Amino acid sequence: MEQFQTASSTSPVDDYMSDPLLERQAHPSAAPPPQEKSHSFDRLFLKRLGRLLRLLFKGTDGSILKSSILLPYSIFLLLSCGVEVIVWFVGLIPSRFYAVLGSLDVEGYWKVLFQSLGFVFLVAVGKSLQTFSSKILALQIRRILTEHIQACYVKPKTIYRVLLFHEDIDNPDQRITQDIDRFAEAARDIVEPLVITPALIVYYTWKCWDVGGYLGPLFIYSYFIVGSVISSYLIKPIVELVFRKESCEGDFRYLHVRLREYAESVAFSRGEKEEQIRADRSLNTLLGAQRKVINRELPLEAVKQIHSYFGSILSYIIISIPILAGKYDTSDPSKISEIISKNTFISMYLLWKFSSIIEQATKLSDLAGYTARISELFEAINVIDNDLENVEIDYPYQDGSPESEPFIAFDKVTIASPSKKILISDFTARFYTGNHVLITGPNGSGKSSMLRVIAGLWPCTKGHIQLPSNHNGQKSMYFLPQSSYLTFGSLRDQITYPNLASNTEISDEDIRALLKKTRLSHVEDLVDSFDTQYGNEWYKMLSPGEQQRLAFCRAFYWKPTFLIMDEATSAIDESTQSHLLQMVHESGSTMICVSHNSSTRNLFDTFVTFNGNGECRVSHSQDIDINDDALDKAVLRDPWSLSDE
Ligand SMILES: Nc1ncnc2c1ncn2[C@@H]1O[C@H](COP(=O)(O)OP(=O)(O)OP(=O)(O)O)[C@@H](O)[C@H]1O
Repeated sequence: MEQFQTASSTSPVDDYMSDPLLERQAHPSAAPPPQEKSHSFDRLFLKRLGRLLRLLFKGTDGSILKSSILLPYSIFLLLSCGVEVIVWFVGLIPSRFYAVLGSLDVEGYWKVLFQSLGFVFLVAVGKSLQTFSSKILALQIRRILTEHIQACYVKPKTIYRVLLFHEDIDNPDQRITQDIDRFAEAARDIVEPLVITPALIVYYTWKCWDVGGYLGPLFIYSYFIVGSVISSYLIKPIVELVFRKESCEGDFRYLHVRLREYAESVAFSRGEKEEQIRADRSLNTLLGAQRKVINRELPLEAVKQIHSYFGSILSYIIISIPILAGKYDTSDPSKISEIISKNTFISMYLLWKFSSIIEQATKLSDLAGYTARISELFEAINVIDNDLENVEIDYPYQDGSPESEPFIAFDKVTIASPSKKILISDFTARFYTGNHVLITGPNGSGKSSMLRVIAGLWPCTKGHIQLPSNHNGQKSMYFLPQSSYLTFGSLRDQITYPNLASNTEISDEDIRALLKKTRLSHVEDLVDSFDTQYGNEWYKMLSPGEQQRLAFCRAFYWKPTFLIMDEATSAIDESTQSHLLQMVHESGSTMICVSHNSSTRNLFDTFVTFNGNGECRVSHSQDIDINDDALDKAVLRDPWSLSDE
């Protein structure tokens, strides 16, 4: 027996999740529910960042050596180190000029001049290459994280469940398309200061001590510690605000996406004014959130600026101490000028390196916000992957013989909506091939929910379900929903969906036959060729009824054992509707059909009727007079009167 939706140990999301702290975040049931979500610069941020970095540096075989980020990262680091070496020589240029000009050394002057031109050229080229390689690195970070998250997110049932069961994960699309990119940019900006700067600080500390004594490093370190304590105090609230701003950004964008999607409905109902008010409201919320970030960044920016400008005076204070103490009394003025210049460069550079760490504070707060948004999505997916259902679903003929008769069986199944409303209680039934089933009942009684459970989209509260498995390449079940999903691609792609046409074989003649069968032959005139690619145009080229008919082409192409339809003919005219159902009947597929339409009832053998109170009954055509007009009332409108007859 195959357990439905078991946790997969090979799931890409497992690469991300394995830490108890993250597990607790991901399984609210395993820990006391947090009062309020925290998105700040804390231990959880470091853990999450660590997970993302591990993902980035994990190669195809799990080793860091096979990681596709290793090469751009190494090139970037090497270039950064090379640039720093050249910067050292560039920084000494003024002091060398002081020395040769002060001692009127003409030969030395020309030598220093040519060397300086060489160093300046090298530093310019090196810095350009460093920026270029850092952009390539950011691109690679985005590619790895996006591919990974797409592998976790765009997989059977996951998108649906994230959207349905994790309302806390606002705008997952924005997290994938935008937040990862911003994370990559922020990471690119801070990787160099955080990785190379410590080594530079050690080197420049030694040089600073050498020139100005121990007081130089002491002053600079104290200065840095005071600056970083103030910065970290100011960063904390910004992380949370960046998170909120991103969330508002997503809501605002989504509002406009919906406007585009429902432009016709809005126009029909003259709802533009109302929509404009909503859009303005959403914009105000977003700008308010953005303003809060800007307000909070002001003191941080002020600290940064004060730190950087005051630092330039500090370098003179540092060198003034040994000079005023008489350490260089015996040196000539040109030597003292050289020492002042050299010390100013060293102290300033050391201070600048420290300041650049403080400057990363703002970027770090952005990084923490983006890390939280990306990680939350990973964690929600992990919950879904580990979400063992209470119901067991069997595929008894997984390896079964062709003689085995496939069926769909419910054994005391109870289904509840996500809001815990019981829709079906203790339902038992068995649908065999050739036994066409019509499911009816009032709106909201649970008809579609039963199909969602068969498709594995919703869990059952209790019970046991048996489903047929695919056999010899034939799909056991194919679902036609009410609103047809038209994929971006060619007409050939539409018909072979969910497979890409390029991975399947379907001739032009087969396509024409399918179009004829579904009374869509005119669609051939709408497209340049069966392989011409179209995007959203499909929804404009075809009316809703034609879209539903195109979905029937798919059903005839796949010839599933069970064709499961959820009001899949609701937009189709009556004559074509009965023609299509008759065709399905003749094609050998067994229909399980949710419908409010009674005109095709003679094509069905079994009637499942919901009463909207969690009760559901099954009757068979041999037990009732199928042509009896009273059946409309009995089966379709008031199914419970049937049992009274
Ligand atoms: N995502 C959801 N969250 C909470 N409740 C839901 C959700 N989807 C459906 N429901 C609830 O489940 C109930 C059954 O919905 P379902 O779609 O199965 O009804 P139905 O019988 O197919 O209705 P209709 O004939 O209108 O299509 C409804 O009351 C609905 O409010």
